[in-house]
Amino acid sequence: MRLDAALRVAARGIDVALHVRSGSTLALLGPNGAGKSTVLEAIAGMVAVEGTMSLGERRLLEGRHGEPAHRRRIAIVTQDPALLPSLSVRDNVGFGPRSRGMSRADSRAEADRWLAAVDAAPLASRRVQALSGGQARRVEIARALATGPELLLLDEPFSALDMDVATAMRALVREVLTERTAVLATHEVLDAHALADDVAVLDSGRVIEHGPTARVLTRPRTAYAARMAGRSLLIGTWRGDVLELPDGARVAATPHPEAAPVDGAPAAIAARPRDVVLAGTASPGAVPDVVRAIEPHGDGVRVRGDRLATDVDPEQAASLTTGSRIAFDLMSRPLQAYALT
Ligand SMILES: Nc1ncnc2c1ncn2[C@@H]1O[C@H](COP(=O)(O)OP(=O)(O)OP(=O)(O)O)[C@@H](O)[C@H]1O
Repeated sequence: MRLDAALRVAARGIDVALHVRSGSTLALLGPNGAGKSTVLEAIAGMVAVEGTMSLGERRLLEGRHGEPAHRRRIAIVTQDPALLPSLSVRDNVGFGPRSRGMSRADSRAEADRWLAAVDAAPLASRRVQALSGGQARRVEIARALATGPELLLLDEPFSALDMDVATAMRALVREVLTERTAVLATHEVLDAHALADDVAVLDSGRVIEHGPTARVLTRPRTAYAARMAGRSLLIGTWRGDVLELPDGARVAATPHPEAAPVDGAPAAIAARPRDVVLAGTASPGAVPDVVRAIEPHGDGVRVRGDRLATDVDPEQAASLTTGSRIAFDLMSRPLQAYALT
């Protein structure tokens, strides 16, 4: 079921247009406070919102008039537990089917079916207070699916879970999202890559880029989206086989096969830290930069400049301070330049 939404939540500075193709997953990717949860709440009908929204043929929002949340056929799994503590796990999951008029016996059977689908069948008789964080998340997903939603909204489904539990949950969510129309809010680029067909990059309540995940995350058009994708963006003019930066620095590159840059037109390279090495400031073809941050990263140190970033050994980082003039070299790997037009 296709979703088209143009939503404004003025009180929280949100103004977005989103599109989710039928049967696909859109990742809403942004840092804390970008507005991901608010956008999901607006789609679900949980906050006052203005705009337009259609799910398939159904108009769910027109101006300030929205269909009540319980009639939208949209299920949301939020970061806050929504299970009713007075009911067993089975009755929590059966609650949706029962409110749709199913008999008690049928709704319990339906609950068991969905609990089995999320590998939580043995939890059916438990009280919800007795669930671990990971178990509760599974039950929440079963509860959401049991309502038979046309659109599923997942808000940071892997947050606050131990690493092993999060890994198992990622596998489950991947299965759940197959062929389903869904929006997944996340601040992890990995989740967007692994789980979403399309991505909308959100910054301060605005969509900065919206498109196929692989395109947006490997060929970003804005420095912001590049940063969310773990890359640095170099923008310049394509000169046959080099990208010429505004200060005249020239970076050798090959044309991207799907988005080859045109001679004399704007083009970009999105470099990952591992594509980049530190070079002597006098090296030919090196990109001059200034150190802006030196941060521990894994077992090494990430050095960030205004333009690029790379990872170095701690010994190499010891000689650097913020503000030092450095140069980065991208020539050790042939990077691809892509058209920005
Ligand atoms: N209940 C609320 N009442 C008023 N403002 C809120 C409320 N919840 C969030 N906001 C504000 O709305 C903006 C977007 O917050 P939101 O929680 O949607 O972002 P987010 O991207 O989901 O971040 P996080 O991952 O930290 O939840 C922020 O400025 C936030 O302070």
